Order: sequence, then C-alpha cells, then structure tokens
Amino acid sequence: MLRVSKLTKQIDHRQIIEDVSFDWQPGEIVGLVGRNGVGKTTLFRTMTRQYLADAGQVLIDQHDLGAEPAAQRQLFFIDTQYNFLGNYRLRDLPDFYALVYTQFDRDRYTQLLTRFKLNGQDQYRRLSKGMRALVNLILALTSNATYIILDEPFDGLDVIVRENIASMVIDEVADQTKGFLISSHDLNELDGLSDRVLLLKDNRLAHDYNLEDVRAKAKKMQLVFKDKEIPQVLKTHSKLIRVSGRVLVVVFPDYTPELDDQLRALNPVLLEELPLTLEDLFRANLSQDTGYQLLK
Ligand SMILES: Nc1ncnc2c1ncn2[C@@H]1O[C@H](COP(=O)(O)OP(=O)(O)OP(=O)(O)O)[C@@H](O)[C@H]1O
Repeated sequence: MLRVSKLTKQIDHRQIIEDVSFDWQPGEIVGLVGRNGVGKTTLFRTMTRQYLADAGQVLIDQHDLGAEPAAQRQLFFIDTQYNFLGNYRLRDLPDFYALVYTQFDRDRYTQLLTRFKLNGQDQYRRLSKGMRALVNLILALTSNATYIILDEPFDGLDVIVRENIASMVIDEVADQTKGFLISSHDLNELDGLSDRVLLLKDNRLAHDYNLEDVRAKAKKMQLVFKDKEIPQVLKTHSKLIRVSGRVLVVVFPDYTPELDDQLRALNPVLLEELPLTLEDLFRANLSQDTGYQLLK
C-alpha cells in the first residue's frame, strides 16, 4: 500500500497543498480532480520528491520515501511540463529509466512501440501530443513500478488514442499488481475508469469518493413545479446543476426514501431521474453556493 500522510507544501510562502492524506492500493484506479491551479501537479511533484515536502510523508509498504530512496522504484511519474526526454530518441529512453527502475522491461517497451507504430529513431520532442502521451504510458507500464501517476493523460487527445490509453490502464490493473493515480479536470474522461475519486479543493483533500457508494446514495433529478417558488426541501438537500425555464436539474448527494416522499407530496409536474455523471458530482461539490438565487 502507498500512504500519503499529512503532506504539506508551500511555494513562495503560499500554501499550495495542506495536510493531504490518503491510501492507495494496487488494483485501484484513483482519480484526482480539482479545478485548474488547485495543486494537482504540485501534489504529484511532492509525492515523488521533485519538491521537498514542508511536512508529511509518503510511505510505500511502510518504507518512507524520504528515508529510503530505493522505495521510489515502486512509484512512477513523468512530469509533462518539466522533463529531460525532449532531445532523446525513443529507443534510448529505456537506458535512463532502467537506471532507476531496475526492473524495467526493455522487451515489452520495444513491443509496445511497435504495436503503436512509434519509431524508436524519433526524438521525443518531435512527437505529437498524442504520441507523447502514449510513450509516457508505455514508459510507465514497462518501468514495472507498482504505483503509476498519470497527470492529465487524456488532455487534448483524439478519441482513439484516449481509448487505447484507457484500455491499457484497465488491462494493467486487472491482476491487482499495479495501481494508477490519474488527474483530470475533465470528469467525463474518468467516468467508467476510476473506482474512486479524490477531490482537491482549497489546498486540501475535500472528498475521497468511493464511486459505487456515491452512486448508490446520490441521485440526479429533473423537476418541474407549478409554483415559481423553489421548495425548501430542494434548497436544503440538493445542489442546482441547471435551470431551463421551469425545469430544474438538481443533484441530491443523499437521496433517501423520506426525501422521495417529501418531493412527491409537493405534486411536481415532472419528477424524473437522470443518469448521474462524475461531472455532476464535481459541480455539485465545487460550486460555492447552490445557485438557487439564480431563479429569483
Ligand atoms: N514552481 C512553482 N513556482 C511558483 N508557483 C508554483 C510552482 N508550481 C506550482 N505553483 C503554483 O501552485 C499552484 C498549483 O499549481 P499546480 O500546477 O499544482 O495546479 P494543477 O491543479 O495541476 O493545475 P492544472 O489543472 O491547471 O494543471 C498554482 O497557483 C501555481 O501557480
């Protein structure tokens, strides 16, 4: 198990991440979401010791990465903003990675390059964005690290490359020997991929969602009432996602049978359940207020 414990990082006297703690197991695909600039990349850089933490630890099977750098072999991250890969040819990259990841699988690396029609002679910096994303993932998989961090791996990719990456990730976790931590600000990309989503907000880990539990409890509803006044039960128990005329689309984080009775007792003109997406949960949790004042 990888444990992030009370990790804290300031940059230029500004708190970027504060007291972040979570556990991550092989076999899990954990999503990390949060608005632009909230500190997702900073969290990854601090976890991998590119930035030194001001407080807190990262432990892999109880080995502190700060005290035992060799444990870092089990954690993989390519910083997409700052890395040394640009000037090198793809065929040369394993030489560098094998220095750290002594378990690096060179044969599989070559096979995967061939499978995705990537030319070992090409320089990394000459690759398209989608090709780079594929190479990053191939390096991650062939490093044979147990814990793999992917920072916005789908950003700007076409649907085919995206599907290739998603299906490789899913295949890789099937035997429970590897885990992924994937950041994204586009929640549609994580839908169907992650079992669990961490939400970063105001420098902190605001939620650790088990999506199965969340989906079992939350409901998204489309409602229309005769009266223009919004019923109090909605204001108290739901977050407004969208309004179009009299049609309200809301998310109830905890939809109980009692709530259902209360809503039906109001005789809505329309009460219909809609499929709940990760994006709905994200919006419901990140909007500063419920937005009901929009209707006034
Ligand atoms: N090296 C640095 N020097 C100064 N400020 C930094 C540095 N690294 C990060 N920051 C600041 O920390 C904050 C968090 O940045 P970070 O890149 O971690 O966010 P993010 O959640 O990954 O954003 P995005 O989704 O836009 O990639 C930002 O305000 C950023 O300007």
